[in-house]
Amino acid sequence: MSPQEQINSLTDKINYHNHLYYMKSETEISDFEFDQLLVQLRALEEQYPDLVREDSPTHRVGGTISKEFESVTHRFPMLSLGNTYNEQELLDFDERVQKGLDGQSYEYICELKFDGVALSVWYENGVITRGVTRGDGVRGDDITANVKTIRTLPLKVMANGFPTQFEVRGEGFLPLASFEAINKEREDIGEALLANPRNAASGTFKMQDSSVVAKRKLDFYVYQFLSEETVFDTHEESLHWLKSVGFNVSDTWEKHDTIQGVLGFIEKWEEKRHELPLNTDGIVIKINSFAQREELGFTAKSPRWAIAYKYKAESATTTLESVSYQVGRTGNITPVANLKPVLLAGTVVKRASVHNANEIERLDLHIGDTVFVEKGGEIIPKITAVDMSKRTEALEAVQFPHLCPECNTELIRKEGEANHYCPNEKGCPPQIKGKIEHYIQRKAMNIENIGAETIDTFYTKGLLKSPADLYDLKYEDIQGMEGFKDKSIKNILSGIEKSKEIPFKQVLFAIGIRFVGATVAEKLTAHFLTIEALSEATYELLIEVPEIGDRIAQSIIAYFADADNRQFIARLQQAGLQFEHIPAEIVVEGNALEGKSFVISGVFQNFGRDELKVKIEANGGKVLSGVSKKLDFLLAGAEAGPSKIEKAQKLGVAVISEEDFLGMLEV
Ligand SMILES: NC(=O)c1ccc[n+]([C@@H]2O[C@H](COP(=O)([O-])OP(=O)(O)OC[C@H]3O[C@@H](n4cnc5c(N)ncnc54)[C@H](O)[C@@H]3O)[C@@H](O)[C@H]2O)c1
Ligand SMILES: [Zn+2]
Repeated sequence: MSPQEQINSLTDKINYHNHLYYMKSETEISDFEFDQLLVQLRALEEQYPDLVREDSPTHRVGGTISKEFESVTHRFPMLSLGNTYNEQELLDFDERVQKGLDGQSYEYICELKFDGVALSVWYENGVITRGVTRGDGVRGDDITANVKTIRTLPLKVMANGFPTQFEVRGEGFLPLASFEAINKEREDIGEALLANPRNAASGTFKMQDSSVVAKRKLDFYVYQFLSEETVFDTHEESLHWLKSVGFNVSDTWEKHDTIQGVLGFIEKWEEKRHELPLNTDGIVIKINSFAQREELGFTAKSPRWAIAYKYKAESATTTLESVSYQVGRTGNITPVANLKPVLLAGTVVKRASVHNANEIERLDLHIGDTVFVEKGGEIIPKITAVDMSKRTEALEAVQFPHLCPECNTELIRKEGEANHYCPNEKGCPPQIKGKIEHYIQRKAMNIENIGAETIDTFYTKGLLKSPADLYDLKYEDIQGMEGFKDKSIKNILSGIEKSKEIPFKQVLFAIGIRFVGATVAEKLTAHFLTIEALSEATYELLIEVPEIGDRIAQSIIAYFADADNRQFIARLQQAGLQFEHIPAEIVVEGNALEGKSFVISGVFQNFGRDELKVKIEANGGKVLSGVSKKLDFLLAGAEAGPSKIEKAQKLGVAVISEEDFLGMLEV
């Protein structure tokens, strides 16, 4: 390849991966591979400056703005960071800093490099006004409504002496626990899983419906304060101030006055970072003094006063012993690689995920292969490549099965989907047991004292073939079975009995209609009120409901068209379950809000608006419809009407957040 061809190929490749990463929140190669491509391109461009392409990715920030949101010009450009994977380059960086500062002494602040989405949040007179993505660094997407759903981000800052306009920057992220919970539900209702927390966070921030965003429990670590006026002399001071006025600043940062100290910080966090509630991919080193930052300045793409050190994803080699195929509740088949146990990032790894048949093909897996295993941003390690130098003729290619490993039914693969399915929904054991497990979980029927093992036992004994069978279980059926004493049998039966009180929205989620998650179930029950109305709803009526699109509507219609499903529901009705939406009744909980009046505006994290109204009234408060001088509180969530907030402020009415409100109840 000629240098021009190489430059062309690298430029196109990097632009393609940038587009995937920033616009579609997807990745096909690891960050390390991506960064290596950039290093190669940069080297070539340095050697052949005349051949640099107009659309070269080396001189600008990788993201772009999208059409779905209004775009906003940043007050201060939002840059990228120079990054490195090795210590020598850090020492070089330190040397450049030393030279640039001409013998002055200096300090570094070391922070973790959080793996989420960079966001800029603007405040005016202490009130949050905008949340913007980094975009192309000059302009970003205005995603204010979504940013306001972040519970740890103050909607209003109470402090004296700060500029009327300031900005905070930081990393929006999806905590690992939230990510796992979302994926569990997605798996449960037959949705494709989200690949990793970063992509999930980035996709969530770009959703159109903020009430869905609010349910995902995003979080935000602030790591920068910006304003036209000089307020602080050092980054350190600004971090303390941010923390003191209620911003979520991670406590992991440290100050060091030598590069050796910085290297110690890097070593300290190499393993320990896996204990944090989010993924991190390195550390960021920044000059502490703002005056010195100014002296050092910027390149077109990144500051000269900071650099990121990225940890290389930990990788190991081992042997692929076999591939097994797991059948999920909705019939999806997941290949799992069984490996010769190997130590990776402090834990012994025996299995790795391979996702689907395409992945097996892409990797060209053969049983007995020597494979590279990596623990990246994902929770389960994955096979990244095969060591072809160790491949021998004798090894056999992994064949994706044609038949379900559990029930021998011919597998199907839908047009355009990567996954194979076992269509034997009603006869495939893991699908049947999975449906019952889905049914009893806390978010569904919340039946305690029964777990996967009990379900397995009851299924094997022929006692449980459908969730409806739970309501026919009798003491005598279980009595005498190994491991079930009087007390545990009674607990099981009372747990089942209690489930008859579970509200309709949870029942609808529990029965397991494909693509109907907990949130969708709630919307459906509030809209149709009864199972009869829902089961008779036409396609047109269904897609009228907010959030319900073609796919969900089709799935609901197909579900109720099936005679077995209708019979299943009839049995549950006979058992006395709730199939009607009952507006919450007001039960007095206390008098903490006695004599206080509220107006509710916006979207909330812990409550629907109806639920909030009930909560206020149950605690002695009143809910009014409009803001007036007589009003005590404007309870403002994400997407709260700006005109309402403005009016409240003018009239001296307190504007409070959901968190403030919860605090009032605790008194
Ligand atoms: N795998 C792929 O296909 C692919 C594609 C594009 C980009 N990428 C990866 O994304 C990165 C692209 O660079 P970039 O410009 O988005 O990010 P970067 O690596 O240059 O770092 C800048 C970003 O770091 C983040 N950050 C986290 N913690 C921080 C802290 N404490 N202080 C300051 N910033 C902090 C901010 O979001 C900031 O925007 C590269 O590392 C690359 O590996 C991967
Ligand atoms: Zn099967």
